[in-house]
Amino acid sequence: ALHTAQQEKNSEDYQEVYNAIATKMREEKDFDNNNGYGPVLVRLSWHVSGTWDKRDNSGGSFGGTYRFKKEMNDPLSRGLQNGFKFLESIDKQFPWLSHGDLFTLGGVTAIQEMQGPKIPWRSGRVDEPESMVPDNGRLPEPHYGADYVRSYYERFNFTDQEVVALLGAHVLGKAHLKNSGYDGPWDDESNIFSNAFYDNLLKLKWTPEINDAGNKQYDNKEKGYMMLPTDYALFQDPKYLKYVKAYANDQDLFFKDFTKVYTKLIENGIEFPKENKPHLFKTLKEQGK
Ligand code: HEM
Ligand SMILES: CC(=O)Cn1cnc2ccccc21
Ligand SMILES: CC(=O)Cn1cnc2ccccc21
Repeated sequence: ALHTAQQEKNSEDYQEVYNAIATKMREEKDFDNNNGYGPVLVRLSWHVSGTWDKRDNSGGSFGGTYRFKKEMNDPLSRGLQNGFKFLESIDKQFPWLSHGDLFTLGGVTAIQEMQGPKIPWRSGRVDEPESMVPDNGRLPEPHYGADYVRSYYERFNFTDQEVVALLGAHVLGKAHLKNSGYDGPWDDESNIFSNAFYDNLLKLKWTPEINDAGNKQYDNKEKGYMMLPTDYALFQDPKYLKYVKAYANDQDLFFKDFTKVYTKLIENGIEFPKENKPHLFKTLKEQGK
């Protein structure tokens, strides 16, 4: 199915939505041990896009189908309901906004408000009916290594460099044992978007341990950080490791490359008419708020 974006509002209208999301993030910054809603909003924007299949252009962010229970209850998305509930009041305040635009704008706002790069965001996704909900099983599992990660992202035509840049988002938030069977003690820096994920991976000592759910994860005792097997794969695989080193040493390069691949991710499968220009949002701080 072809998905053509319908441009209907202008940038000021979307900046208003951005501000409502950003303000609510500030008001509810004590969520999840003071991590706030930023990390789970970013993860939600990735999960609604990660169902895309290039072979038949099914799934992806366009139809906003995460709002239906079959997709929302995907066992690999446990915990994201918190992000959905957070966005419900925004959905009511701006009924003209499609769910696909809401879920992706939530992630863009969160990245920018957590001091991340500016993400040029295009609007015009159109809600699709429940019959269009993709099957569960399209999201990645955390238990495996580099070969699994590489073959998983082949479905998006992402290169090794794009995969490493995208996974830098795991600088945000934490793993919660009851959600995923992995547990990552949070640190106070986990709601600031930076290249620290690569630094941690390269510079800290990682010890494989079996956690309380019986899963192997990599733990650092000194800082109390953790890495999933799929995170650690970026360190183990020499082709990935080259990009891990580049991003650990150059935050600007990371920001540039993350912006490109994250935009690709949330726009996969969508035709944007050339007059449908990206919106560039100001942070609350830049607006003096
Ligand atoms: C190999 C691919 C990936 C795997 C296997 C994976 C797996 C996971 C797992 C198991 C968690 C912990 C969930 C919980 O216990 O609450 C998590 C959290 C998270 N993921 Fe990923 N992920 C992947 C890629 C991505 C991508 C591409 C992004 C964004 C661009 C992303 C953003 C996040 C964020 C922000 C969190 C923290 C959420 C929170 O604090 O509630 N992940 N991921
Ligand atoms: C501090 C740190 O490395 C956090 N971290 C490392 N891997 C992660 C996967 C999901 C969420 C957070 C994650
Ligand atoms: C060819 C290429 O991917 C250019 N490039 C884009 N981002 C990069 C990060 C580390 C090393 C090379 C990088």
